[in-house]
Amino acid sequence: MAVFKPENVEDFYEIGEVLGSGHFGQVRRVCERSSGTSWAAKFLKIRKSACSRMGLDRGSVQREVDILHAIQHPGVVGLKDVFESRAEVVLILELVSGGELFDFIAEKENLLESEAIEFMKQILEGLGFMHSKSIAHFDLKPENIMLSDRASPHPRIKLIDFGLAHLFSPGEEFRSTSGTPQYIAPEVINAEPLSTAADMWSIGVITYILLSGLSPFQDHTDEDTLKNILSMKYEFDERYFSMTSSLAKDFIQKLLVKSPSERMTAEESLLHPWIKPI
Ligand SMILES: Cc1ccc2c(c1)c1c3c(c(C)cc1n2CCCN)C(=O)NC3=O
Repeated sequence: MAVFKPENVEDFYEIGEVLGSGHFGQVRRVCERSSGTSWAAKFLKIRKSACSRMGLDRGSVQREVDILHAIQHPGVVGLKDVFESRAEVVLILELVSGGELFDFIAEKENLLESEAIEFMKQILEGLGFMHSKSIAHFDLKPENIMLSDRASPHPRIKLIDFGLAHLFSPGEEFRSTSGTPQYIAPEVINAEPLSTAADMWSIGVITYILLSGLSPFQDHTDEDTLKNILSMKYEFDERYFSMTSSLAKDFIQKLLVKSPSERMTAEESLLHPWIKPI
């Protein structure tokens, strides 16, 4: 296990406002004292003992750090530094100041299909790079798709939050039932062996929402949402999809495929005519 910097993070960074919080801990804006540069600091509570239920297992934090170090790509948030105290690990991450993609879209009257394609293409390029290194995100959802600078005429996408990500070893069988119900693939619900194909199912769900504002499988309870996923119960309601191209629907249909091996890969989706016009 690599040892992270034992120094006090506050000796190097002035701690700013909370940007978000989750089961893992908090994300805060920080300012690097030596340069004045702003970063995002993810504060992770570490379990004090193996039988403790509070906090994260240190091995899972090590895996997140190893994965972030392995992925150097403009479409993926960068990791700058890691500090460790007795009960906390702090990741110093690239600040993605444009906030969440879906907040950006919510503020627009409506998203042109050409704009959706541009965002999708960037997401798929970052994901394709990760998948080429046998890394799956396993928690793709709108909250984890951020924008570098919303004021730019062409905002850049950044994928964040690799807390559930996994680096596959050759021939390894990996199962997990973690994730967010609306976006998880059937094989996750069935606790079957997983692959990078599970991310592609999530991309299908995200594309459906990007184009319609509706979530294809969401129901009143998580249990019913999961039932809808397993029964492949979704449709393109004409009231929300009347302006959506057939190519866009075909793209979604080739991702929301129950069998992981028959689903489009990230590379194949970048060659789909909706994304790459002939
Ligand atoms: C401007 C802004 C606002 C909220 C942010 C972030 C940035 C942010 C960031 C990160 C994470 C893991 C969570 C973050 N959150 C929490 C919400 C993420 N869906 C991160 O890794 N870099 C960020 O900028």
